Amino acid sequence: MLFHVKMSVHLPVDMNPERAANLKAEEKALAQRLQQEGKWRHLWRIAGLYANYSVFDVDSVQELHDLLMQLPLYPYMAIEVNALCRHPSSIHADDR
Ligand SMILES: O=C(O)C[C@H]1C=CC(=O)O1
Repeated sequence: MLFHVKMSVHLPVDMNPERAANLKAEEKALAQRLQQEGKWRHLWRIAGLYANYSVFDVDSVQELHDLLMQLPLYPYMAIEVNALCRHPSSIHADDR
């Protein structure tokens, strides 16, 4: 199951810089592991924003929910989710 996810990050302006750096490093490590595992299929920066558009490939809505909630930056994110399904004109066999 594919899901398009928008994540907008809003760190408190007074957050300790070391804490912020640690959270970002933990987030990066998990994001890269999930990409290697094929769960986090696309990750794009939205130009000009501390936000991304992502595509997740998961087995269930519950898996997506659990995965998003374990992101280290989750407490500081606004998240929007849209379910995707195959477009009849798509030429990509792996769109499912
Ligand atoms: O930078 C972001 O968009 C937030 C988050 C998503 C992946 C990652 O490494 O950080």
